Amino acid sequence: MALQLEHVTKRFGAVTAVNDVTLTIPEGNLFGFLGANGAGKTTTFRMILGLLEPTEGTITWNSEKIDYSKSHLIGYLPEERGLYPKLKVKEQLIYLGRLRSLDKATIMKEMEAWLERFNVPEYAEKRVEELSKGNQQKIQFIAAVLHKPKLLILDEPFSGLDPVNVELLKEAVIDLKNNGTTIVFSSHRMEHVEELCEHLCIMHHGRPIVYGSLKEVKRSFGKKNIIIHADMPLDELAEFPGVVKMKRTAEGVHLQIENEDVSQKILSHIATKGFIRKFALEEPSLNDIFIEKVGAAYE
Ligand SMILES: Nc1ncnc2c1ncn2[C@@H]1O[C@H](COP(=O)(O)OP(=O)(O)OP(=O)(O)O)[C@@H](O)[C@H]1O
Repeated sequence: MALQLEHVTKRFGAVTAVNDVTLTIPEGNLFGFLGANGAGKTTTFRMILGLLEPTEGTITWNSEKIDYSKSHLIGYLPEERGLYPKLKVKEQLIYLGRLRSLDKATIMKEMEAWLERFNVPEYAEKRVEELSKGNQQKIQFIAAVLHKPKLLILDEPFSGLDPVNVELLKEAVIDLKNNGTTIVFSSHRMEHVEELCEHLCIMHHGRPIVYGSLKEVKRSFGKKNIIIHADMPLDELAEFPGVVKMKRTAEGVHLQIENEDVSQKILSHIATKGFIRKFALEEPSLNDIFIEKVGAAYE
């Protein structure tokens, strides 16, 4: 039971937007797509949604071609947000819900529950154009999930939201996942993927250059980080064997090291030189992995 992409390629004339992508997204998974602008995320989503035909390759859901006439299967929050500005939120959601074959009573019930959850019950009677961008986004998210889709595709769901709304949306996404929804989302923000996803891929020039479970991706990267806060000069550690990178911080240094063994050597080396307030060995962050793999600073 899974969403499967096999050797999927999409070309627009001379541009190869998606290049021979093979991915499996298990049912019930929360899967993150990372990638710089133009990496091919939205194009991949549009192919999954049936809005674009792959130039080559196949996309299946539970081993069958996706039947797009079953409109209840998929929910989609597009990157280009778009609601009808003049319509009231209620009218909008009724219209979109009817397109998904929901009856009005069900739509109203779901709508009220979601507006309540997002702390905006009064929005039902407001016209979309009266709402801020972030609040419109919440309405569009509701439109994407009103019919309880099995597969939910969210293109940059957190962009443009303030921190409080990011948290509200994250919780909603986690609840949907816990109820069995398969969720695929893209983000430019590493920490969102790091926090939410069990599996991820990093797209680069149309190809997944990193793909797997978050744990495995971090483990196989090999390098680790050390955070040191200490009352002593630490600059010399930049030259210490096994240290890949060093960044000075207000209280000490952050080091990237080749592997775990280096940390013990550094600790022994500095132990007699002064007072160490903090010495912590940490997993690499997705940002570290992204920067190395994509070869460019990102945020
Ligand atoms: N309809 C189209 N016609 C021609 N080229 C396209 C079309 N759609 C996408 N592309 C190109 O395909 C590549 C991938 O674009 P895509 O929108 O999938 O990237 P993305 O990873 O979603 O980027 P972003 O983070 O900026 O949304 C880009 O080079 C883009 O210019």
